[in-house]
Amino acid sequence: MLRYLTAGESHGPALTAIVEGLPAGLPLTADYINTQLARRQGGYGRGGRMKIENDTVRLLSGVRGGVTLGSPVSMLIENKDWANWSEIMSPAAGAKMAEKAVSRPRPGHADLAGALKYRHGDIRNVLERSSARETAARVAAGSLARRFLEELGITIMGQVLQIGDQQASVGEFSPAQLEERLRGSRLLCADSEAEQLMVKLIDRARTNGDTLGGIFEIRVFGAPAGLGSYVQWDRRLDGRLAAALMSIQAVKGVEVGQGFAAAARFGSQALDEIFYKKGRGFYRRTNHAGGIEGGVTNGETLVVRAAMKPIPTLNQPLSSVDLATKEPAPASIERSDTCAVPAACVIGEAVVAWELACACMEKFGGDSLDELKNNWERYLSYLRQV
Ligand SMILES: Cc1cc2nc3c(=O)[nH]c(=O)nc-3n(C[C@H](O)[C@H](O)[C@H](O)COP(=O)(O)O)c2cc1C
Ligand SMILES: C=C(O[C@@H]1CC(C(=O)O)=C[C@@H](OP(=O)(O)O)[C@H]1O)C(=O)O
Repeated sequence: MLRYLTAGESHGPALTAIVEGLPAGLPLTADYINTQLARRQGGYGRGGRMKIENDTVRLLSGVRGGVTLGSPVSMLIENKDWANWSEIMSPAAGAKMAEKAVSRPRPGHADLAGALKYRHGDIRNVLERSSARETAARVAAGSLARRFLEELGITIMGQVLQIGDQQASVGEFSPAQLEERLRGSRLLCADSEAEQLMVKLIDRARTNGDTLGGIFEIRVFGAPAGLGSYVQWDRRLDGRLAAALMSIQAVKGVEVGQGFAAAARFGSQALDEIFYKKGRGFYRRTNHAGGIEGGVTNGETLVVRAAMKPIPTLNQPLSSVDLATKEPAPASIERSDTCAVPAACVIGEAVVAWELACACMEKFGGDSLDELKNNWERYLSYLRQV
């Protein structure tokens, strides 16, 4: 079983992740993980924090000589901003803590619900962990999954489809074409004309003390038919992907394939007819299902989309109530992003990679990469023969 946990506060000394269950013998370097961490830090619309951080991982265990050992991989990403927060974030009591307490919950953040649940008077005790800073550790864990999937020829690409109400036009691209189109893009948007309008919209939001959300899409190329299962609710891959994407901070909607649009179509416009060719096996000419039927991959490209709501911290704050005085007060203002959809897209790639890697480990097993690859090859040749 593949599993991971993350720990760390946004302005604490570091974030950590422990990943267990990867096969031994997987080639892995810190540089590989760092490339993904740098992608997560990018995107137009980010706030001042990304100028401070330069996320890099320290591999503390589970990797030796450039390959995984089969033992837990633990990783550490330092928060450079910790230097500015060490007194306020100290594990020991400090005089400044009460003085700097946050007491005006921001609508849309975890502030109020978290303070009520854990009986915190200082909202900092909530926001430090509810912050999407945690996703740096998730992307590190997802990078290991991505590296593992690469060994099987499975690749994952995300792109931004919409910022606010500004849409990009999307085509059917091969992984190489998509990569080429996204290279150099500020917003991970494959459509440069739309990207310029998105940038303008983000500027407008920032000027108005406002924020934006949007939609991103993740595609998985090269996944064979047969990952996930229909036999039990919690083994359905569509459900697992939806949960993983929905768990990203500020994601409020997830679609697989046609998603919500399918509800308005006739069956003949929403389902994918089945064809067969010797040597190629079973295939479809359309992919409305987004590569999953019955919670199981069907061999077509996997397509999932997620909708992100606008960032909750507004520089023109909404109304709130002070936790201590119960008097009306504007919500607190923390340093903040204006729009973080491209970052969420990279995080989306990571969590999708993770779920795919789990499904592959469940189907093909193996304590070493060689053992797993033998099982994988046998299954693929079976698929080619049926
Ligand atoms: C990459 C990323 C960056 C984010 N940056 C901010 C931010 O700077 N300020 C903020 O208030 N919320 C930010 N958010 C959103 C909040 O973390 C999120 O809305 C909050 O945790 C409440 O959770 P919920 O929206 O899922 O209900 C960000 C989310 C992501 C994915
Ligand atoms: C630190 C990250 O994102 C943070 C997510 C976030 C939030 O409330 O979710 C609030 C901001 O934190 P700060 O106030 O420290 O600038 C973002 O910068 C990151 O993505 O690495």
